[in-house]
Amino acid sequence: MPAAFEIRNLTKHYKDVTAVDNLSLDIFEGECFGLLGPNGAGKTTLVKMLTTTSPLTNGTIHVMGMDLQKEPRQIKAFYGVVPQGDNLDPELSVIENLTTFARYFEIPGEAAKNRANEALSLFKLEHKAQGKIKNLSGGMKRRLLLARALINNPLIIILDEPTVGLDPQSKYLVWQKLKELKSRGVTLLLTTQNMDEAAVLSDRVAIMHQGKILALDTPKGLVEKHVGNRVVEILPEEQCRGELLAELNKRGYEFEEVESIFQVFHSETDTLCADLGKLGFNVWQRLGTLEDVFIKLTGRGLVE
Ligand SMILES: Nc1ncnc2c1ncn2[C@@H]1O[C@H](COP(=O)(O)OP(=O)(O)OP(=O)(O)O)[C@@H](O)[C@H]1O
Repeated sequence: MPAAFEIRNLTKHYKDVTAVDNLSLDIFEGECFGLLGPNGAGKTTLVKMLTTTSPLTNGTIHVMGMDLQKEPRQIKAFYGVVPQGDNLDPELSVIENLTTFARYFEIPGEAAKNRANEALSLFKLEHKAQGKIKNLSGGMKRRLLLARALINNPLIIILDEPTVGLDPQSKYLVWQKLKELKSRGVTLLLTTQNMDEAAVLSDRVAIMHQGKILALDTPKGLVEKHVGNRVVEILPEEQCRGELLAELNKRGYEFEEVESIFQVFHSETDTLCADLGKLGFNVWQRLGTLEDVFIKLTGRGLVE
């Protein structure tokens, strides 16, 4: 599959901070690629370099085969960008925010109006077209940023935390629209802290930490590899903790204790549950999740 992004040995230093550290990555055309990482992992910095708003310290980025440092203007025409913050123009109405944006892409007036109306209706904002930005709720502003990103019919959409702060209804609307765009062949790159979002939308996910990619695979592949499809959990009585530890160590399973609950990864789950149940332990099993993988790889401590 051809690469939408070819990132090689990419590094970004801010004075003494290395935000992105010699990172190489291919993102394929037509896929939805999810970038996960704790605060400060370097996700926004990576997105800023990809969107040409922050210069690279080292390395190269090719987008649809073009060198980003040589042809930034052409590359920007491929993009729809949904930034983390709200950079809407408060002086303009909702629809004017879109039609003015269309001018950067030299889309003629009538076509711009049509596209703006289409994008507004896609994100259920048509009734606000003439309204002021200051009268929009936070969720509406985010939806407007998404609508604005579609104005140039982009081949690639880059979204930095697209659904943060949205209520569940708006979040599902956004997910549904992103899936529709993907089915039309648009390449999506999203950063998120929302594990469900990453699992639901992404074909592949990279887990980023301290400027590097720690793991990269399909959501299912990451779960299978790092924690197993099912995780066994045990909540032992305090006096039985030692017995449980001995039992788990004897079986050689990988486990972690989280607030008195033992989580066991990559085990023969049915056998383990039955055996521990017979010994009188309070034991159950659940599906392994991307969140388990994330915590396992990036740790429980606050990183910042
Ligand atoms: N303009 C800047 N000047 C100096 N340091 C910066 C700047 N922007 C980011 N950093 C630092 O670079 C590192 C990566 O930050 P970045 O914002 O890229 O992480 P992130 O993964 O997007 O985090 P978050 O999820 O909190 O947005 C952090 O240590 C951050 O403090």
